[in-house]
Amino acid sequence: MLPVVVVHGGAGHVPKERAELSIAGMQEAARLGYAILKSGGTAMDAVVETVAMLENNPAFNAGRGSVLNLKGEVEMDALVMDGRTLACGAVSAVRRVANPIHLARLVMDKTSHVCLTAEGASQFARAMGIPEVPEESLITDYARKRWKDNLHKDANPVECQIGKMGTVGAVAVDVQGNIACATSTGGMINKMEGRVGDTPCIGCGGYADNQIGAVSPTGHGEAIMKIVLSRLILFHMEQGKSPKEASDMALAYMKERVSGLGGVVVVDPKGTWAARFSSQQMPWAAAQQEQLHYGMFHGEDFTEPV
Ligand SMILES: NC(=O)C[C@H](N)C(=O)O
Repeated sequence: MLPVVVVHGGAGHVPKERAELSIAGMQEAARLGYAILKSGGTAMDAVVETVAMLENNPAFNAGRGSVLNLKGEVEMDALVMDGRTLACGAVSAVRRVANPIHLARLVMDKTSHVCLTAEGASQFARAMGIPEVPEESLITDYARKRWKDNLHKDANPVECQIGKMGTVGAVAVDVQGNIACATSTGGMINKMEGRVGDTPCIGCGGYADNQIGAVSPTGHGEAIMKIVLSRLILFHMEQGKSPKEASDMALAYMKERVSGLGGVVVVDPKGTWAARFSSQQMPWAAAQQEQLHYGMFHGEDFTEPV
């Protein structure tokens, strides 16, 4: 059953004209993660590089393609976690970097901290030699249009976002049995400047523990934070539930308790995986035993050779 990698491209509703791009992006990312794992790479390398590929893909709300804050600017959040040591790294409200996930990994590897935010994160990026990119290079026409559409006084940006979320994430188990997760996002449309979502918060926007499994979520960040979604799923798995059962229980709880919609990708140490969501759609893909699985609507699990 090992190795395995599972990726998601955000819970929500994918507009028809973007569906093919989203699925193609998922397949490409899962193939990259699987190739890294098959050549002996670590779960951490696999999740970070798949997420970086998705950050570079303008079809998703992460890196290039991020949604804009109220002022029309890009502020991004990202997190990585290593299930072997529970080492983790995150950045929040970071600006002008192409790959926040690389910066999150550097926070884990090169500092004694777990999360760096805003200007401090940018200073750290400069110190690590990560080039600053022009903000414009991260902004797509689509993101700008959605920002403008949601500036009207009767707009409902949360509703619009539940429409089309697009955060990206990955979980993986490598041939050594090590587990990792990574999540990256531009956040919620027209969020207040400085808003920090679930993504960089350990236990909310991701968690990985070799003894239990790993989760990368997507959805309404404020709801995810209220119920600490990722760790809640792993708690259910510690109590003997499968990744699928644990995900469904936690997503149902989030819907009932705080009216939050979302989705997750999950693995356990044996390589059992799940891609589950309470939103209308969530593009996802998984690669295991030379098979690529993928889907976007409830009940879908298409397969083809990797
Ligand atoms: N698209 C998302 O999944 C949004 C992300 N969870 C956030 O609230 O920042």
